[in-house]
Amino acid sequence: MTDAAVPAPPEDLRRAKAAARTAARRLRAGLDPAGAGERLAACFAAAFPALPAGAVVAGYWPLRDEIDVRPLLHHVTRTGGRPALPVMQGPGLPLRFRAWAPGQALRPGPFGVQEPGPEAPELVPSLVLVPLLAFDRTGMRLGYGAGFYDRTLALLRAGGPVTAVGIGHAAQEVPAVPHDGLDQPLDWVVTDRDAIRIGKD
Ligand SMILES: Nc1nc2c(c(=O)[nH]1)N(C=O)[C@@H](CNc1ccc(C(=O)N[C@@H](CCC(=O)O)C(=O)O)cc1)CN2
Ligand SMILES: Nc1ncnc2c1ncn2[C@@H]1O[C@H](COP(=O)(O)OP(=O)(O)OP(=O)(O)O)[C@@H](O)[C@H]1O
Repeated sequence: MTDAAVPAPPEDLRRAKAAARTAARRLRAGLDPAGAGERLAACFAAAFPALPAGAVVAGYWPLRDEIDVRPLLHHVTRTGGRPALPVMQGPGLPLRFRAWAPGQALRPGPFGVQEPGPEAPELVPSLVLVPLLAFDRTGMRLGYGAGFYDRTLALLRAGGPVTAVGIGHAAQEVPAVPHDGLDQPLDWVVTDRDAIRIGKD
């Protein structure tokens, strides 16, 4: 969907999301990150013991208090998958993904996010690791509010099957994330404590 065709969300939803973001940021800032990235990688490995050979897995380079997803990306490389990282194209545009391997240099993009340079091949992921501020058991998530992942997952899903895996600390779970029809649901949430398959409880 192009932005021109999409009505702005109602004011009450925007307020509810903003309040939920403030609370989620505060909570996440108080979490202890020690060992969380390794536990996250172990939970992911248990849920996805065998990725198809060469499967492109879109990760992200952790920012601020986000859980460290790098041990998980190393696991993907070791088991024959192909990690990629997001590259922003501009506000209101979906993300694209470029190949990344452990040790490969990155460069600073908008918001201080580290991104692969244009020399890295562009890849289309079949599994997308999605950063989040908060998630709920129905697979709804709260991001930083720019809509990058919602636009990107909508576009990827229009082209074929994609598995969206929310990534965070177990403590980032909330009873219900405020959402509307533009919010793309997660298929899984993997945390430092467990892997939740949405809709399969
Ligand atoms: N690690 C990581 N990489 C990511 C994301 C993410 O959430 N985490 N993204 C997820 O979309 C995309 C980048 N989008 C981002 C959007 C906003 C901010 C951010 O820091 N926003 C500030 C507000 C800055 C401002 O308005 O000037 C903030 O929320 O405090 C960061 C990344 C792709 N890469
Ligand atoms: N598929 C889409 N096409 C156009 N606009 C969209 C789409 N998905 C979301 N948006 C718009 O993006 C804005 C931000 O959405 P939202 O508040 O859900 O962001 P978020 O999920 O927290 O952020 P992100 O997805 O970047 O992590 C909203 O104005 C929303 O209407």
